Amino acid sequence: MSHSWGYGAHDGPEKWAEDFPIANGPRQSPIDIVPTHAQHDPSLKLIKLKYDPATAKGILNNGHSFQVDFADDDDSSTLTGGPITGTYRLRQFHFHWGDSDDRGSEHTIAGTKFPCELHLVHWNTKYPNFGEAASKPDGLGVVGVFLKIGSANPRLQKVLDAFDDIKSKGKQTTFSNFDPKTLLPASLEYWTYDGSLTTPPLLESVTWIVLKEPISVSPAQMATFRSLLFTAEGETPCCMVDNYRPPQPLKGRKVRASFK
Ligand SMILES: CC[C@H](C)CCC(=O)Nc1ccc(S(N)(=O)=O)cc1
Ligand SMILES: [Zn+2]
Repeated sequence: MSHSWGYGAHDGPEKWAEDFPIANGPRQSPIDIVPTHAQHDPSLKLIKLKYDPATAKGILNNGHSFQVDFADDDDSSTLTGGPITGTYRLRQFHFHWGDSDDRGSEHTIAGTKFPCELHLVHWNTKYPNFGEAASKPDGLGVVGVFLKIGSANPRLQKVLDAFDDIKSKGKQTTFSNFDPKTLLPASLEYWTYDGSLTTPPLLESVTWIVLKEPISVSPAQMATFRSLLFTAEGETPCCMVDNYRPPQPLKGRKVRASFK
């Protein structure tokens, strides 16, 4: 099966159901989060993120986004607490962004789009590995963080400075000694709901934890995101922009809030 999906008119989100029928499933992501419709759940715990910078391994342009990969062969970098039970290991983080500042996030808040969204992807250690976990209803935990236009974010800079080595699809380089905790906002208050991967294979295995407080990104830093390419070296260059899926039907799901 040569799945060649993307974000263009011919291979984008409106076409994904042709190869991935789960695209029309009951727990698809992202969604529009309507704060007034979210129910405060006092039983929700604080999320606990414990990351060891030494687990950072590399940074890769995978042709859809770029991701920073982490060693996940022990519990050095984990997500616990929040709506999940047990221990989830950090696998990678990546971003989604727009061609202009008026769009780019996957989740929206009462219809408001942000220019960028960070996803920290974790897998449930009750399963033997990421691939196995990705096919289970409680297999993955993804923390989503909105980025809003403001002052330059110095914590992002180390990631952006690696872009010269990963401009085109398939390029990767080492990326070490990085603590993703530095990318988080001051408040860890969140909304949570049961959803899916937001790209093919769109597996319905994700407990989403979307932080309420955004972090900042400057226009110049957004321009750097947009300098990456969807295309491989030697192909006609196509800027990596608008790599986001729009919100999907809630289909009766409840969104809970960790805060009043
Ligand atoms: C078994 C292989 C695995 C499914 C394919 C590789 C992978 O990691 N995909 C992935 C991860 C996270 C998201 S998101 N955007 O955070 O929902 C979307 C897709
Ligand atoms: Zn994502």
